Amino acid sequence: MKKIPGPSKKRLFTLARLLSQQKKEKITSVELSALTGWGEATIRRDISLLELHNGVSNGYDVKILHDAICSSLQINSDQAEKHPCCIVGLGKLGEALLESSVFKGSSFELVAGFDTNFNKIEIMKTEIPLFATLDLEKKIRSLKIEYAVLAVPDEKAQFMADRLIACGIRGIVNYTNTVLSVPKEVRVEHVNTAVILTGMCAC
Ligand SMILES: NC(=O)c1ccc[n+]([C@@H]2O[C@H](COP(=O)([O-])OP(=O)(O)OC[C@H]3O[C@@H](n4cnc5c(N)ncnc54)[C@H](O)[C@@H]3O)[C@@H](O)[C@H]2O)c1
Repeated sequence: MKKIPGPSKKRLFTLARLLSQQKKEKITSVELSALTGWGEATIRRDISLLELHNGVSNGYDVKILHDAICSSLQINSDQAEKHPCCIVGLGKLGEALLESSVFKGSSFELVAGFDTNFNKIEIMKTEIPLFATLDLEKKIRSLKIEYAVLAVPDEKAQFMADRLIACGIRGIVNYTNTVLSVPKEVRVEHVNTAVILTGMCAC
C-alpha cells in the first residue's frame, strides 16, 4: 500500500466525513471540489493514493470511496461502533464543544465532560454526563474513554494530559496554548487558531 502523506491524510479524513453524509450513490471530483474548496487535481491525487479497484465512470461510487478511505487510513467505517471520548475543561471553549454537533456523524461518541468546578457541573444543562476531575481516573476507566479534548487553562494542560495518559488515553486534541510532552504511543493534535492563521499567511 502506498504511504499516504500527512496533508493528504487530513483531506481524506474530511472526505470520509463528507461522503458519510451523502445521500447519492455517485459523486464526481467536480462535486467534491465544490464541497471542500480543494482543487480537482488535489482530490484526484489524494484518491489515487487509495487502493480503489473499481473504475471511475461518471464519478466515484460514494460507498466504495468512503470504505476505501476508511480501510486505507484504518479508521472505523462502522458508525455503530464508536470510540468513547471526553472533554476536559468546561469553560467557554469546552462548553461550546460540548453543546456543538462536532461529534455527530463521526465514529466518536462524547461520553463525559470533566471540570474542577463542582458548581459548574451541577448547573450546566446537558445530556452528556459531567464529572468532577476528582473522579477522572475512575470514570475514564469505567467508561472506557479512548480520546480526550483538552480545554483547560494553559498552565493546567500538561498536568491534566499526564493524568489522562496514565489512564491509557490514546489521543488528545489539545486546544490549549501549551505544547504537550507525551509518550510516542499517544497521539496529540494541537489546535491553535493563531498558529493555523500564521501558517496560512506564511509563504
Ligand atoms: N485553540 C484556540 O484557538 C483557543 C481559543 C480559545 C481558548 N483557547 C485555550 O483553551 C483553553 C480554555 O479556554 P476557555 O476560554 O474555555 O477558558 P475558561 O477559563 O473559560 O475555561 C477553563 C475551564 O477549565 C476548568 N479547569 C481549570 N482547571 C482544570 C483542571 N485541572 N481540570 C479540568 N478543568 C479545569 C475551569 O473550571 C474552567 O471551567 C485555554 O487554554 C485557552 O488558552 C484556545
